[in-house]
Amino acid sequence: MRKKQKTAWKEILKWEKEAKMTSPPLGADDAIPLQSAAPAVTGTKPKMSTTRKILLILGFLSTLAAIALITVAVTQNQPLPKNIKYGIVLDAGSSHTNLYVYEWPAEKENDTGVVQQVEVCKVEGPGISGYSQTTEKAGPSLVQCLRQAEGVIPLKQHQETPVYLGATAGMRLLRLENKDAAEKVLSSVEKTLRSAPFNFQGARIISGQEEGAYGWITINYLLGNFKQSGWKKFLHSLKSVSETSGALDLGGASTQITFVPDEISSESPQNLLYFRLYGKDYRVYTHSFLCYGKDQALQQKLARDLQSTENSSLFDPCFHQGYQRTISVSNFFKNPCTSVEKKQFPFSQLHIEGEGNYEKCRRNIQNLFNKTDCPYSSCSFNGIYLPPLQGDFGAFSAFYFVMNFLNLTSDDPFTLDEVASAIKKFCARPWHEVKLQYHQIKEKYLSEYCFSGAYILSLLENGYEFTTENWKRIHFLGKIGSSDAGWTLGYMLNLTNMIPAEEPPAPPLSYGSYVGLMVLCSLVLVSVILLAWLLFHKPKCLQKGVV
Ligand SMILES: Nc1ccn([C@@H]2O[C@H](COP(=O)(O)OP(=O)(O)OP(=O)(O)O)[C@@H](O)[C@H]2O)c(=O)n1
Ligand SMILES: [Ca+2]
Repeated sequence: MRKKQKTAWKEILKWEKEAKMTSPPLGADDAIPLQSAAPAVTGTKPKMSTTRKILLILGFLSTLAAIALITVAVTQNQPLPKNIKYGIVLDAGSSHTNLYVYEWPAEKENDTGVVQQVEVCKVEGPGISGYSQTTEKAGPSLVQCLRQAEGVIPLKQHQETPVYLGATAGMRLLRLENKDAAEKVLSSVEKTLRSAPFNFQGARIISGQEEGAYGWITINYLLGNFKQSGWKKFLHSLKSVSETSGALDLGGASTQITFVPDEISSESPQNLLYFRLYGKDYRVYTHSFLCYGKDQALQQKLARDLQSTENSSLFDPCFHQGYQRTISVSNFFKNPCTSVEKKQFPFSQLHIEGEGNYEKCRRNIQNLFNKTDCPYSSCSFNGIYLPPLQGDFGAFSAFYFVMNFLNLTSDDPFTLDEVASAIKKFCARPWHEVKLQYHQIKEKYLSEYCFSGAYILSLLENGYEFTTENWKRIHFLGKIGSSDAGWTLGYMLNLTNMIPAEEPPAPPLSYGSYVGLMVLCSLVLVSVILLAWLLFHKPKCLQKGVV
């Protein structure tokens, strides 16, 4: 076969040689059609050969075209070098301030899940509301973290980087207690932020409703729940409800609960929010309980306990046995969370002594939740509307800090009973033993984990009425990916218009699929041309082979 093929090619070459010799040189006037120049001896051979030549050239050109097409597709559509944008948010909480630096690729800013935290800086000292007596020091306290942000963000992008400060419950309380001091604190932080090299976008006290809503947006953005593409879009279209996760935030001074309920009743419109995100409508329930953050809840509890105290000593079941603390009674009632309990006491200092009794502590805490009056179809506590709980919940900030310390945040969730017995066991441990084991942990935090654990269970079980059943739907989380769970990311996404109401038009194919498809099409094209050539102008050898 190979030999025969060789002979065929030999014949073609031979004829070409002859043709060259017999053909007159081609001039402008005497150009002879190529076919008529072929000697008659070779019969149809010259005709075949010319067609083959053309087909060969065509095949060669199509291969070249296919290669060019692929090269253009690969180079032209290569993602451009990343153009990174930055944003800064300061979370001025009641217990401390955190500065977050976020980054995202500029060309993808309307996509979901592209913004991520690249830096967090914990400001030294108390939260900004702690500067009520020395308001001019609130701003300078932020300088060190602003410097840290300067180091993270490239110099040439400093001026275009927006910086926002949102103050939460600590400042809400200070505004209630002393409006003038709250304004001075805000002016001081504004002055400092304006003097930083970034693009200052505002320093304000955010409402409890905003805090709840932005926390919910953050976790659902990070969990990819707003994504409306591919399979997820298809699955969403099959379900009537949107699969979002509820958000539980426990701070020092307030706590928020936010979720999409199954059915929305309009009985308490102040608790309802309507969003349109990425082309989908969300009806969200939210409530923020001021004074029910874990620090203020402890203050409330102590204020109540004080009412029944005759002398300056108080036994507290929520502190470890052997733990002692002294508090100043006069300062204690200045706080709006405790001022209702204010009365005259014949002593200025109160000595607290721990008892380490979990059950007694739970009963003690229970008094903080008034479950008697509910003007709605269902309530959490203190007459606040709460629709039936729905779906999964992400519980973050102090919910996470406390449960994480108690080793109760594993992937395989603990049952409600297991959590309760772990906290009971921890509360029963004498203080000297706890202090020895956890000597690296700040005493303020460590001494309150027993109370905090009991408070978290009371809030979730008695306050919101989570049961043994739906307890497993609570996920205690500190971070999602590289970003902290909290309201700051949602706040920035909203203020920079990075979450569009409608789904942004996106190319139907990803870059990878596009290049893949181009390669496939080109290969098919080349194969079809080769096949056509083989079918219509079968080389002699093949014809014989078939016969
Ligand atoms: N490792 C940690 C860190 C913080 N905390 C406690 O957790 C609470 C602070 O939670 P956070 O979410 O930081 O509250 P803030 O934002 O400061 O307060 P708020 O949101 O109410 O303004 C404080 O009681 C603090 O003592 C803790 O127990 N363990
Ligand atoms: Ca907070």
